[in-house]
Amino acid sequence: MNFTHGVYLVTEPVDGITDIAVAASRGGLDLIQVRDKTASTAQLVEIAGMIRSRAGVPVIANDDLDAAAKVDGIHVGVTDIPPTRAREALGAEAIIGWSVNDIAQLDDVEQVRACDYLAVSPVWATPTKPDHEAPLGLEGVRAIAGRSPVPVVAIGGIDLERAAEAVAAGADAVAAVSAVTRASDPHQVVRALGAAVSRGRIR
Ligand SMILES: Cc1ncc(COP(=O)(O)OP(=O)(O)O)c(N)n1
Ligand SMILES: Cc1nc(C(=O)O)sc1CCOP(=O)(O)O
Ligand SMILES: [Mg+2]
Repeated sequence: MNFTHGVYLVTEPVDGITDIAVAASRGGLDLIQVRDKTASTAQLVEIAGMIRSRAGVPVIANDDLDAAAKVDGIHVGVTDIPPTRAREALGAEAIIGWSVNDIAQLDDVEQVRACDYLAVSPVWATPTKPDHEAPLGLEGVRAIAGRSPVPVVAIGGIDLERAAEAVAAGADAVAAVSAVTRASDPHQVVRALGAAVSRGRIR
C-alpha cells in the first residue's frame, strides 16, 4: 500500500457521508474505509460503491468479507477474521489492513505478511470508538513502525498537531474519522492533515 498523501479516511454513519467522503477525497486521500457497525452487507456495498464511483480513491470495507469482495479490500481487527483468511478469500490485489492493539501481534509473521498495512489501534483515546483498547501512544507508534515490514497507520484521536507527531514517530499515514466527518469543510481538513503529515515526515 502506497500512502502518498499519508491521509486515510474511515467513515461513520452520519447524514451526507457520501458527499463528505467525496469532498474529503478532493483534499488528497490514499484510502477510504467504510465503517458502519450496524449496516447490513447490502448497505455497506451500496455506500462503498457510491463513494468509490465518485471519489477516485480505493475503498475498503470494515469487518465484512462479503462487502469487501465487492470493493477494494477489508480492514480487520483481532476479533475479526484473520488477515490470512481475508487474503485467501480476496486475492493478491485486495487491500488488507489489520489493527494492532499489542506489539506482540508482530510476532505472528504469517498474519503480518498477509497485510498491506498495520494500524496502531489506538494511538490516543477517542470517543468515536468507545470500545477501543488501551492507547499505545507515540511510543507504540515508534515500536510498531520500528518492526513492521508493511506501512503503519496511526488511528485514534487524530487532529492536525497529532498527525504530525504520529508521522514524526514513524507512522506512514494517519487515519481519521471525526476530524473529517464532523468538519465544516472536509476538503480543507484533509488538505491540512496532508500538510501536517508532510511536516511530520521532515521532522
Ligand atoms: C484503520 C483502522 N484501524 C483500526 C480499526 C479498528 O478495527 P477493529 O479493532 O476491528 O474495530 P472495529 O472498527 O471493527 O470496531 C479500523 N476499523 N480501521
Ligand atoms: C475506527 C477506529 N478504530 C480505532 C482503534 O483504536 O482501533 S479508533 C477508531 C476511531 C477513530 O476515530 P477518531 O478519528 O474520531 O478519533
Ligand atoms: Mg473490526
